[in-house]
Amino acid sequence: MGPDPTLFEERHLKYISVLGKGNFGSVELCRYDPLGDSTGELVAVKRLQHSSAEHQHDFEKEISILRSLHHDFVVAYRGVCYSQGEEDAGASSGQRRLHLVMEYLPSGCLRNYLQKNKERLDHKKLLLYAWQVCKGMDYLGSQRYIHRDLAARNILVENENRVKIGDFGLAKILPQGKEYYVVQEPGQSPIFWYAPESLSDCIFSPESDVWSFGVVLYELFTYGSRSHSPTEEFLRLIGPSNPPLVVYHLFKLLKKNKRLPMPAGCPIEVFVLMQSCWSFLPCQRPRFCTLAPQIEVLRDSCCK
Ligand SMILES: C[C@H](Nc1nc(-c2c[nH]c3ncc(Cl)cc23)ncc1F)C(=O)NCC(F)(F)F
Repeated sequence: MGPDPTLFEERHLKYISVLGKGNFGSVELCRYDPLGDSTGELVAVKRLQHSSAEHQHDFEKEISILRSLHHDFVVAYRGVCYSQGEEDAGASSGQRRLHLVMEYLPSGCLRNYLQKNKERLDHKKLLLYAWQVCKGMDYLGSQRYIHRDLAARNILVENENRVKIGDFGLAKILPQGKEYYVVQEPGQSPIFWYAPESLSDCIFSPESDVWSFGVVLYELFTYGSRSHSPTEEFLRLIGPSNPPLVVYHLFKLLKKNKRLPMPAGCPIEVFVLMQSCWSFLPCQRPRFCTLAPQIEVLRDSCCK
């Protein structure tokens, strides 16, 4: 029974930089360097910011979800790190802080990658990424997980031929015998990736993940453009309105079958696929297991 490779000792975890801020936590680039000679591996460490008891509980659930996932197109769990932290070392609380250790993907998130590499990413490559996200999401659904925050900012790039789904901070497990999940908090992730039923009734399901996948397809074929982002396009459609009513106006225009426009240069077959993910009724949306082969066909037929 050798040492537990999923247990990282705080004293060997060398902070390098902040990679980004998540829903309640931040993710840092660290080197796990037990030999102290900088030969250790780079890892991504997620720490909770202001950790309330509820956030800690949600974080523990996020960790247990990620620990249970093993797939080529899902960011890999590496382990956990318990830190005593100097601030509470002496404190009688003695409560240990828990940190999530994940693999580090040096090419960063898909949204930025698309912006930076627009010139050398052809449609075949975009459809490869789309297919991989589909396969990863089909696997997630097979484990009865709902991601709830599928967006290009939450997909990581391993290399130019491989992407992985990340950020399980909002993921939920479908209770046995239930096909959807109702959340209490309206959710803080941008509403422009949300299905209508999520906007109106906080209902999330594999079908609402498919809606978000359609928006990821849109992001792929706009190469992560800021000026034509889902947020910008929907705000253009909604017109000037004060913040609290945006959700209402967004739902209203989705009800009237208004959708994101076809990205410039996007093959019509891809736009048709995007639109099928945006069927108002969840039951009319394709499933990830049927989307993947459809994307393969498009990949083989599109030359560019
Ligand atoms: C809050 C964190 N944000 C960021 N992370 C990284 C990153 C690069 N390389 C990485 N390798 C492993 C991880 Cl977990 C993150 C990164 N880059 C920019 C970010 F803004 C995050 O988790 N984002 C969700 C997802 F990981 F899916 F992109």
